[in-house]
Amino acid sequence: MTHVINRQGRKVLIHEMALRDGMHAKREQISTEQMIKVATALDDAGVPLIQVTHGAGLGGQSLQHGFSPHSNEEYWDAVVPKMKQATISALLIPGLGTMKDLQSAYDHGVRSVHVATHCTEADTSPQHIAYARKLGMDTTGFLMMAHLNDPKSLAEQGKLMESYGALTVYVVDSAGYMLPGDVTARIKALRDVLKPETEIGFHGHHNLGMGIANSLAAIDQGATRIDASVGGLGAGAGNTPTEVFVAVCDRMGISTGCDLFKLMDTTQDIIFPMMDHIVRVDRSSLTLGFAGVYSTFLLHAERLGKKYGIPSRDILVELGKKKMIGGQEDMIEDTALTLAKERGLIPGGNSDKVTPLRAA
Ligand SMILES: C[C@H](O)CC(=O)C(=O)O
Ligand SMILES: [Mn+2]
Repeated sequence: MTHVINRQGRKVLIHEMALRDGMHAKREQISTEQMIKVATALDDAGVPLIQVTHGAGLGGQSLQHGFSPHSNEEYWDAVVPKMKQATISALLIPGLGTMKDLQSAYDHGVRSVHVATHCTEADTSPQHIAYARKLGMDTTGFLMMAHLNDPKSLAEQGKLMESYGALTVYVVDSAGYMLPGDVTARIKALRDVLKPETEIGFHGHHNLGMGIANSLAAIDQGATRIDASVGGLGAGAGNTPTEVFVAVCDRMGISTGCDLFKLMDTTQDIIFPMMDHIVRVDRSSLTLGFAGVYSTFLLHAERLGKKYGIPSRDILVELGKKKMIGGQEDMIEDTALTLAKERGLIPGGNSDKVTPLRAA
């Protein structure tokens, strides 16, 4: 007998990622004018939460993660006063972002934060979560690369974040590797152990084309928050596209409070013209999903692939085998260099100025 899931009447809170995860896809190059244009359009479309920061979050400006033309504070000062109903949020990875950064975010009008750790390292987040709560922020624990932890152990990590004060715990499919069954198992495991009042969220990447299906699987297991990105502007093949997700929710009777046609217009008239490359499932982004690689590594692998004459797919496959995670960006170059040496494309040594022996 077929089991029909009734989603009618459910409510889901959409958290917009284009102005944070989308920074990766733009190599951190979004102007304050573009921030204002996108954020005001999303606010007008009824999107309740909009994340605005450097792609790597607070403290992200670095050689490893790239430099944006403006500080987070400049972006918030530009965007926050323009919001009619939306709350502006930020992302903080303990170790990159500090408590001082969090205070500054609050002082500049940010009222919600994703405190993000690798899926086995929740214990790096207690001070940041507690501080965000002390400031009165809507605080989520954000478990990245969640496919690398089994459902039961992931739920234990979520339980830790809850014990530090997180009001919502997120399953984050940073690699866009998960299939709906993987999401179901993880959200269910979390729902089984978290307090009923603790919300659950899902953050997807569309590398296997599963953004919508995975978000629905999460909702079916009790997730009430979904991260999405208008026009799919995000790392890799992008996040769950907001406008597509809202259309699907409208069809299913799931309430998001967002205006579908305004989101379509934002996508077509503002986001698509902003893209430096078409954010979609292609050879490299599909490899991310297939090999389980952190989506943020995409553009680094493409750049280094060109530098060393190695197909970016080969670099990404190696990174997947090594289970590299966020923060290990230096290993992308290391891996490209090793492959280039193995293939006789460069002589031994580790010079930055190597001349390929064979053309790319
Ligand atoms: C810093 C990362 O981009 C966080 C994120 O969005 C993910 O892991 O996915
Ligand atoms: Mn992401």
